[in-house]
Amino acid sequence: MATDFISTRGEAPALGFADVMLQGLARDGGLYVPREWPQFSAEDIRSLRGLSYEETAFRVLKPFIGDAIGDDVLRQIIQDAYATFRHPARCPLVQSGPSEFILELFHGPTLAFKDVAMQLLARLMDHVLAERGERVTIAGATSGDTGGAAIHAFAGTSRADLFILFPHGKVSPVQQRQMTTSGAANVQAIAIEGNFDDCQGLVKGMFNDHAFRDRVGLSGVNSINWARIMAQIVYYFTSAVALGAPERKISFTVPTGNFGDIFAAYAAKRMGLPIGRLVIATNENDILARALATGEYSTQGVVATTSPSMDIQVSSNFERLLFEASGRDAGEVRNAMESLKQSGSFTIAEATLNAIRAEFAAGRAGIDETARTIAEVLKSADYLADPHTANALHVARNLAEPGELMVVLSTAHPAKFPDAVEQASGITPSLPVWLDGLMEKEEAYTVLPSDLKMMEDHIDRHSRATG
Ligand SMILES: Cc1ncc(COP(=O)(O)O)c(C=O)c1O
Ligand SMILES: N[C@@H](CCOP(=O)(O)O)C(=O)O
Repeated sequence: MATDFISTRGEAPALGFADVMLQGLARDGGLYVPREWPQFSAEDIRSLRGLSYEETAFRVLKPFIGDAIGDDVLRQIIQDAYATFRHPARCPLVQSGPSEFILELFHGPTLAFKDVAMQLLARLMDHVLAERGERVTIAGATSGDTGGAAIHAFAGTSRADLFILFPHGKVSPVQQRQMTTSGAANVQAIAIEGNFDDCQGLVKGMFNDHAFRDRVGLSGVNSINWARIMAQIVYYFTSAVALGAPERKISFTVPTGNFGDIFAAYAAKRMGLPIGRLVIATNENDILARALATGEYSTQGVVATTSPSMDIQVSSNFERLLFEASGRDAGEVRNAMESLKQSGSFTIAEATLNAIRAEFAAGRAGIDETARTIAEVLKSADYLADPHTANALHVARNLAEPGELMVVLSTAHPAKFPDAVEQASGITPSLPVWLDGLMEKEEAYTVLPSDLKMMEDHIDRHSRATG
């Protein structure tokens, strides 16, 4: 029997997989998590050895999806999703030190880890919508990568209109072109006069406006959507198994912004994967590192860095962790989120903080340290890392413990951030051939202020659900 899903705020109905995927955010403003964590025994994990990425994905996803999608269809969807990847292993490992490996997650069509979940999510959603004869309006916030991945995955579908909100002038030129040049009639890129947190605030505002939400049939593709997290759990299994799980324990360092990727690692651990430490890497926007150190989750202004996709202060999925670490105390989560809304901060309860510290470590790498690490890894391992990956490598090395086997997630291809990479290494990474001409394509996007009413009016006018 598959699990159903409950909200972190405890005041929305429990839902099955298909509804959770289509809803995105729970109606009480919370995030859905599985009521039960599926369990993988040591024998189950051993049986994943030698399997393809696709077959591992099937086995990891199935307990969440249950009979919402039949096995043959699910297998086909997984095959089709990862056929878009340019590496036969899909998410390969590269050794970068005696006990350090880089997990490359950027072999999908838009060169960032978002493709891993987005290529799957678009197909799962399309299948469920086709069965139900429904369509949705999707609103997504991006600091640069989610947007391009979503646009690639959903462009041209007749069952979804997609509105992607990105911070005006704060994404890399490659990221911007990936969002503004699709030419697809069902896609709109919207540059918001603000930062990523403003974009995400608008998306959550739309979800919490139930009249609007119902009118346009709102759905989400950010990692607030459980299906995104679910798809990201798979590569923790494939990489850990490749390195000797369940016999060996693996630690992971994850360049972190919205906390979705590292929450997927936490989920894998809850499912039985023997994971050692979960290391959160942050840039100057270090709210998570400060929160772990002090117990105060306190927002400050967002600072622009060379790892722009991590320029985030409100890490949505931290709410999921609070829920789990508090013993699933929805009241504690509601109070924390209310305080965050009112004052921009909250204090993590002592027992919850201790539970978080038992599983997670956190560190920060600034712009200079990130640049130095790009140069160092190029020299020591002949490896050209993007700034997000280098940020995590720096933190992993700083916090390394003797005897620990560490996997560092590489979340983007260096060619997405050529200026920062060139400055640090002297090498200008080039885009792969299939993106030839991207930078010359004509752009189309709308600029809007960070204003919920204006955003909703815009979507009302342009969504095929209401327009
Ligand atoms: C390249 C890159 N690295 C890291 C992150 C942070 O991941 P998460 O938001 O899941 O914490 C992002 C954005 O999400 C990203 O685009
Ligand atoms: N870094 C992300 C921010 C949104 O993250 P998501 O995983 O919640 O979609 C981006 O590139 O847009």
